[in-house]
Amino acid sequence: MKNLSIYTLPKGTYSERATKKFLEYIDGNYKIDYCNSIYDVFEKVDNGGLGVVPIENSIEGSVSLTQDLLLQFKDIKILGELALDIHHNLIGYDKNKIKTVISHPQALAQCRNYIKKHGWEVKAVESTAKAVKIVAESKDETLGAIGSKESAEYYNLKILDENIEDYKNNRTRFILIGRDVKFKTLPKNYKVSIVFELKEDKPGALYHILKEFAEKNINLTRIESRPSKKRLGTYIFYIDFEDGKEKLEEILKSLERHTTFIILLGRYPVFD
Ligand SMILES: O=C(O)C(=O)C[C@]1(C(=O)O)C=C[C@@H](O)C=C1
Repeated sequence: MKNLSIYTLPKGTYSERATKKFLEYIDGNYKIDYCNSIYDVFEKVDNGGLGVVPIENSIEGSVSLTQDLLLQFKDIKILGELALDIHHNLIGYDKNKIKTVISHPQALAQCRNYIKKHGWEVKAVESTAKAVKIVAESKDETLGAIGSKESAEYYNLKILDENIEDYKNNRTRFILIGRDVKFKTLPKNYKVSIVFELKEDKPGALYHILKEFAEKNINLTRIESRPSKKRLGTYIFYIDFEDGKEKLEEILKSLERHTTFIILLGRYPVFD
């Protein structure tokens, strides 16, 4: 049987770790294919296969690029979700010689206090693994990278410091994206993600949406606004909620009255 592709960020990234975890639950033969950026993952998945990308971190909040791309790539849906503990490492040659640390912007932000304490310069790149690769290839002792244990092993560099994230409870949620998937086992919990624009900019407009959820006794797990990109001060809203007894079509219908558009980003299982 032909191997299908599951696309994610480069070898050694936390996204690769999440992909391996997803593969434990997915039915079928998938081969991991690596992409340089979240945008590339969406582009590949648009032509078929599956993808795994980060969507939210417990310290830094949403990965806004993922949010925007879910809206842009209309045929790509969220098919599953899982969260991982993220423990960052300082990777390189000699901690005392470091002047600049390189990493993904989310990882740099999650270690902001640690970096500040050492007075290092920072440089952002597309992924934590790319940062480690740059440090390995440059052989420059004044550079350090922030990344996973796997990436240090893969590029044969030393771990100079462990658990350097500023907050202990550092977790990132990853989503499985694509058009369709079959799982071997299904968990108990399901979630729904939607995005919409309010019909009118008037007092209580968002309240009417929230009221529909409150009256139906549906638990929201996330609400977030992003610029609509049409005009300054206009927003679209992303809402995640627990999937319960209520019929999804009925929920969406009740919200339609208050929105100019509403898109279902996915109804999907949440794995541990
Ligand atoms: O660069 C990586 O290792 C990634 O998988 C990306 C990413 C992110 O964008 O949030 C994933 C988990 C961590 O929060 C830091 C970086």
